[in-house]
Order: sequence, then structure tokens, then C-alpha cells
Amino acid sequence: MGRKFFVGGNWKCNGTTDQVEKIVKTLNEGQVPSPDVVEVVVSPPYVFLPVVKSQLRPEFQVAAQNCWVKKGGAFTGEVSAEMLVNLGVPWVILGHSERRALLGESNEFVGDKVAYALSQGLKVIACVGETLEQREAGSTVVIAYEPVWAIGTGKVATPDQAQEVHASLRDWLRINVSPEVAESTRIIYGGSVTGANCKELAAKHDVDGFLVGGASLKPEFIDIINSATVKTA
Ligand SMILES: O=C(CO)COP(=O)(O)O
Repeated sequence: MGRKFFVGGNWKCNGTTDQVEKIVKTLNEGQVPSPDVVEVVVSPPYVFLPVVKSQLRPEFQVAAQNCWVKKGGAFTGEVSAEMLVNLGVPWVILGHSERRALLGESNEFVGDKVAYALSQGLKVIACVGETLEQREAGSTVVIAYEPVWAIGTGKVATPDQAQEVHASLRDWLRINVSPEVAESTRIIYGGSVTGANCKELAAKHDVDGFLVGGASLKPEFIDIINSATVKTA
């Protein structure tokens, strides 16, 4: 079995209760391939996680956009990995470039977060820019390659550019971790993915899915989920 196609929707800091209701309705009514073909994970802001989780079709999962680096306690404003587990939130996005750039999260800090979240049983979408900082064998990690210049700019990487970086990330895993981990880890692309450009990207051998920002708030997210069929065609 190959790697299952993965489509993540990162809503970032967007949404009102009305908008969230609309997006969930669109997701619930969308015609998409079976969960055997594509794994869909949407990531609303923390405050909307419980309502989205309870209303979303059961084959779609939710992710938090961040969590605290260690066990909870006196850390005002933070949300711990334990809380996410307690709420039944299975996934967390860590190390997004917006957090690195705007909040100063370092490679080391992100690496510590990844290790702690995995130790608590969360599945991690670890975001990298041009280099790979952190990996953990034996747990579920999806690596999101998100070139900073492509995020929110409308300037998508070409399929060849994405393939080249994904292949080199996989080589890095092969050499530094193991051939098995390299073969089984999903490496997904993020940065100006749309309904119009997703199929060409999905056709590339080492592109195992997407982490979608702006378009994950729109009905075209359903088209992006459907690009999974490119792999089975
Ligand atoms: O940062 C992203 C997903 O995490 C990508 O954002 P856009 O799809 O809006 O470019």
C-alpha cells in the first residue's frame, strides 16, 4: 500500500460562528472520495474546535493549529497537548511559518513541541520551510513543505519545484531515519493551493497531499480533496 493522500485545511485566524457553520455545511455536503483514498483534516481556531468536531461528517478529522511545548500549568493563554487529547482532537499543526516569523518560534522550540505532542499521542503536521528540523520515528507525522514565498501570495510552486523539494526531504528521511520511514511518511505541499492548480501538483510522485490555507475556507476545498483521485487513476 502506498501513502494515503492527505488534505489539510488550515483556517488560520479566520471565522465567525456563522462562517464556521457555512464551511462545515459545505464540507458535509461535498462529494469526496472514500476515506480509504484520502484523509481530510481541518484546522479551525481553538475556540471552534469542539463545535466543528461535533458537527463535521465523521470521516473528516480536526487539528489544532498549535499547542504548548510541555505539560500544562501556569502558562497564560496557552493550550496544552493534554487538553487536545482530552477533547478528542487527534491532530495538531506545529511550526507553521507564520508562528515562526510572527511569534519567533525557533527550530528547537518547534522540535520540542513536536516531541512533546507525539509523546502525548497526538498526530503531528510538522511544517518546514526549506529545511527539515525534526522527525520522530514510530509516530504519525505528516511533513508539510510550505515555501514562505508561496503562502498567501497566489504564487504557487510549480509541480516540478514541489517534487524536487519533496524528493529531497524523502531522501533526508531515508538517510537519517530509515528507508521504511521515508517510504511511509506523507510529505504534503502548502502555499497558494487552489482548486485550479491542485491536480497537477497531486500528480507528482512525492506530493502526498496538501495543507491549504485560503482555499480551505471556500467550496473549492472539495475540489482539492478530490484531487486525491489523481493518485488512483
Ligand atoms: O499556510 C498555508 C497553509 O498552512 C498556505 O496558505 P495559502 O493556501 O493561503 O497560501
